[in-house]
Amino acid sequence: MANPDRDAILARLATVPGPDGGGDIVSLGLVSDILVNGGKVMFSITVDAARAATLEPLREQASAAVRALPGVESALVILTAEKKGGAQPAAAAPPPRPAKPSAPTSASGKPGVPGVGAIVAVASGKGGVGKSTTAVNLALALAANGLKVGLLDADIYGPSVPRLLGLSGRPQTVDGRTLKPMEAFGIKAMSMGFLVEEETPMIWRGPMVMSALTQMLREVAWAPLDILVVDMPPGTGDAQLTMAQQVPLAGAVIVSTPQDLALIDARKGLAMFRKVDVPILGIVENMSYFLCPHCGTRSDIFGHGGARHEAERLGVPFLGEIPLELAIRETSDSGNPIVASDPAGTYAATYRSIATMIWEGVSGGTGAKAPPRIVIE
Ligand SMILES: Nc1ncnc2c1ncn2[C@@H]1O[C@H](COP(=O)(O)OP(=O)(O)OP(=O)(O)O)[C@@H](O)[C@H]1O
Repeated sequence: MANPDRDAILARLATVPGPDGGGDIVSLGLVSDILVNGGKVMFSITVDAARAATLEPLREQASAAVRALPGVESALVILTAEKKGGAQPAAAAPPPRPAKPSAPTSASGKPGVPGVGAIVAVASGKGGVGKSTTAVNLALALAANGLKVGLLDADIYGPSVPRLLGLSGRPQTVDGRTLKPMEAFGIKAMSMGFLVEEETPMIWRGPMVMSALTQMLREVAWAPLDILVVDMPPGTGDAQLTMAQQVPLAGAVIVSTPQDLALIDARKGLAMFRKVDVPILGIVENMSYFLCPHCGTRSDIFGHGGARHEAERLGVPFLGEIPLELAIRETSDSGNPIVASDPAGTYAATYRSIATMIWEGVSGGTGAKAPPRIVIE
């Protein structure tokens, strides 16, 4: 059976009256972007925080309306209480558009970035595990799931986002100060790689790194975004810790390979985010197994399942496994990542399913630390 389409879902939701009985929840701009994953439909309805408890029937009515559509197996409907001071609206008066789920911008009370819903770090305990490749493909997968996505390359010493997205050139300024992010495959991106020549030695001392990161976070016209993915520098040293502290993160995703060593490093990554009170959204096992392109045989060259066990042991979600795959390497190294170049393929589907879990983690509270103000069916 064909997947339910978003327009049909919106049309059905337009029959649900608004909280005060006037208008409908779609034309009142209360419905977020709608995520459809197979027969599963997810969206949120923005309501006044003070009335959230009494609006349960509204949520149930919207859920029942969507569930009645052919092809819908389940509907995850969240009442999102709009909260001032967290994810703030864009500076300019925003045109009426569907409200975004106001995901927690910061677990630690740091000021959010105006117009940016949730900021999520993709990190690894050590280099070379495919963190940047994973971050780029996840950003594209979140966009493929219907979200407005930005990608910030915080790997100031070794920026790889320009290459992975096939981008070059310099960003323009909007008003002489704010930078316009670059764009590729429908996502916005910013990286130190756009601002300095490739040959420039990256001898940034601590404070300079921080000011570069702050600028890329706060002096870039990101809004409006549902989610900003931050490709963190590898490792768990002081620089990473400071970054994790400075960026108002809604959560972190840890990328690891199955090797023991990488897992030990991944544990350090988890510990680092916990130290600064950032919820762990889960672990992704990259280069998990090798599928022979000739005979289709699967080989667990690095051992397999380590990250899943480790995630279970540590009580954090296991988000999925990405195989060691020539096509993943070739496409990302040539600036045409697999989620964009082969959107109908199995690897793109894997990244999209991980992206769905990440978004559920930030908007629905399935991460290690659930935000308290969201009601889930
Ligand atoms: N699942 C995969 N299958 C095949 N190759 C991969 C996979 N993931 C990443 N790679 C390749 O591994 C290399 C390292 O990947 P990447 O640059 O993403 O790692 P990283 O962890 O971000 O590295 P660094 O620590 O240097 O920033 C790249 O050539 C990339 O194409």
